Amino acid sequence: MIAPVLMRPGFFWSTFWGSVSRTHYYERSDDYHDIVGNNKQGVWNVPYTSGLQLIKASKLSLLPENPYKVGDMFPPQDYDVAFAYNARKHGLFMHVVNIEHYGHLINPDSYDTSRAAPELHEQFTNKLDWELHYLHEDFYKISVNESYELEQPCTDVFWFPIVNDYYCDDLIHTMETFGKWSGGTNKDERLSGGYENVPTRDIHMNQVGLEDHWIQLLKDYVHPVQLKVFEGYHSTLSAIMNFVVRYRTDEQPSLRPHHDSSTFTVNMALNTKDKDYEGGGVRFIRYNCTLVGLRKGWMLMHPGRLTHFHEGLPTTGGTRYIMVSFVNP
Ligand SMILES: O=C(O)CCC(=O)C(=O)O
Ligand SMILES: [Fe+2]
Repeated sequence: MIAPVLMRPGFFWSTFWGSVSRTHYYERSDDYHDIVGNNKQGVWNVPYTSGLQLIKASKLSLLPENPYKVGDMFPPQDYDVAFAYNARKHGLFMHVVNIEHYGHLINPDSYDTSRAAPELHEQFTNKLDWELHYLHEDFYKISVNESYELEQPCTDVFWFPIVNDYYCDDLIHTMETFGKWSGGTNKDERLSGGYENVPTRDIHMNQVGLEDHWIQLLKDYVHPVQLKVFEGYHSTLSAIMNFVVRYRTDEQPSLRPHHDSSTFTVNMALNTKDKDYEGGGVRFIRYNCTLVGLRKGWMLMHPGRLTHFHEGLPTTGGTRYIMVSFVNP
């Protein structure tokens, strides 16, 4: 019997055990971490494998009729543990191999198919897959590359790619499925004071169970960029205002000039001008600088108070969506 070494990245959870205890369950072996971590490579005879195995057909006759059961009176009762027990007992040797990289396991524990976009929620449990699925393909090339000068379309407004179209589409889908857009009025019970000075039609990330995920995104992917452009400022990346804004001609099409209550603001376009909406954009009044046609999945980062008085320009057709976060301090 032979099986590839596969693991859940970051969790040391794999397809084999290096040792078993007297009750036939898991026991850590001295070399377990070296084998799953690929520090030692080879073909290893192990006392337990699960999930994916290649068995030589002629050897199957070694096993009892029901190899998933040990006996009536005693454990192991779990079928996989019983199978490994029977294999050991009857001389069917189990091996794992890690000479090549065969891929990895996902962690299905928290995957919830009742969610509008379940993958969005996998940022903690399946971080590697989440990154492969959602990070913008130019994120490493542009955003965190020391030798790459970020675009600065207006004074101290930096512009860089973060996530791809899947992320943007899944986030819009999540918000539209939830559907409880705010009234766009000054009265806002979600805020501690109950009053929003510059209201938008929005849904906050905490309303759809994605606030922790978003904060982690800020820490993992926005923080390195922030350190690059606002050098020497060590933000804790805390933000209590994280929300998706919806602009429509028949609702709220624009946002009057204002300052944000933030040290710096990130504003990420979730869809595309002239495809999904017309008009729109943002204007930084002090610099007489207008940005339209902002790229989907790209983020604007700018100071929130004092210098960057700005407004959301009228959306004249379709629906424009942006993801905004006020980072403090
Ligand atoms: O429409 C925009 O891009 C500006 C949004 C904005 O300034 C805000 O939500 O505070
Ligand atoms: Fe703003």
